[in-house]
Amino acid sequence: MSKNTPIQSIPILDFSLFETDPTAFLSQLKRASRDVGFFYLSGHGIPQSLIDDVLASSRRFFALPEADKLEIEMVNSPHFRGYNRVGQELTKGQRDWREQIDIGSEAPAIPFGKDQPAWTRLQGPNLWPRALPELKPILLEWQSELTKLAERLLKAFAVALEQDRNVFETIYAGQPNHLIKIIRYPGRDATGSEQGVGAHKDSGFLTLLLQEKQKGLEVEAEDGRWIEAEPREGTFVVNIGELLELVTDGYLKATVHRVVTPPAGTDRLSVAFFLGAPFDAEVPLLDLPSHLKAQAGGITRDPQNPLFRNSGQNTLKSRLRSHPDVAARHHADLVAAQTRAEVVSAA
Ligand SMILES: O=C(O)CCC(=O)C(=O)O
Ligand SMILES: [Fe+2]
Repeated sequence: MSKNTPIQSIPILDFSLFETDPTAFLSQLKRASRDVGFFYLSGHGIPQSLIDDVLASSRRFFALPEADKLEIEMVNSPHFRGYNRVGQELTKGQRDWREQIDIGSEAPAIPFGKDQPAWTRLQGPNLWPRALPELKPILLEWQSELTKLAERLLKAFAVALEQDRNVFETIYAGQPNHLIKIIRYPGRDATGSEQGVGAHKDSGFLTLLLQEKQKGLEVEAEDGRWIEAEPREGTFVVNIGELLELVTDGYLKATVHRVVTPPAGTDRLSVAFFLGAPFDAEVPLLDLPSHLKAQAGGITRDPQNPLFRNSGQNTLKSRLRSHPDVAARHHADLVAAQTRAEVVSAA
C-alpha cells in the first residue's frame, strides 16, 4: 500500500495494452488493484451494441407494471433469484434503497436432502419476466461475454502475481459461478434516504460493473474520504472481492464502497457482474514470491463477517444475511446454524 500517496481518483486501465505491452499493463494492474482495489477498464472488447441492449432492456424491465415485476419476486425462489422491491435488501442490517433483479448461473435445482451440503440450495433456475421475453436471451449473452472477460482478467492477475497463468482455473473451468444484479436506484424524493447501497466489500473474486449515466458509486480511500467513481462511457468499473483478497493474503485489496441515492427527480441504473468460485470449490491460497509476499498486508478479519474458504458456504452466508425474507421462508433451519460458523484462518 502506498502510505505516502493516498489515492485521489480511480485509475483507468486499457485492457488492449495487455496484448501490445504486457509489462506496462501488468504493472498498472498491480498498482491499481493493490493501492485502490478499483479501476476503470476500457479496451475490454465487449461490443457497445450488447451494452446498449442490456441497458435498454433493463430500463424496460423497471418500467413494467409492478404486478409484472412481482411475478418474479425473489421471495418465491429458494435459490435467491428474481426481483426485489426497493428497501427489501439489507446491508449491515440497514435497508438499501434500490430495486433489482438477481440472475445467477442457469442450472437445475439440486433436491434438498439431509446429506447435501447447505450450499446446494443456491443452485437452481432463474426467474425470468413473462412480460419481457427479450430479457433472457440478452442477459444469457451478457453472462457468457462477461464470464469470458473475467477469465481473461484473472489470467492477467495470475501473471501479475508471478503464478502460472491458469492458477485460477478452478474458478472459471467447468461451470463458473456468477451473479448479475440489474439495479435501479430511485431518486431522493422517492426514498427519503441516502443509502442506495450501504458501505460494503464484495464477497466474490471480481466485480465488473456497468453504469448507465447517473453517478452515485463511491469508493473509500485509505484516509476515510469517499472518492466518486462516476460513469465513464465505454468502461467497466472493476473491483477486487474478498475472495481474491483472501487468496493473495491481502496483496490485492477488497475495498469498501457504497452507492449514494441519486438526486430528487432522477434515478440511477447499473448492472453488476460478480464472479465467485464454483460452490464446491476450495479457493487456492497462493504462494507468492517473497518480494510480493513482503507487500501483502494480510486479510482484514471481521468477526461479524467470517470468511470461509469454501465458496458455497461463503455465498450462502452473504445471501442469508442480505435476504432475510427468503431465508425465513425457505431456509429457517440454516439461519441458526449460520451464526455458529467459524472464521477461516488464512495462515
Ligand atoms: O450499483 C453500483 O454501482 C454498485 C453496486 C454494488 O456495489 C453492489 O451491489 O455490490
Ligand atoms: Fe458492491
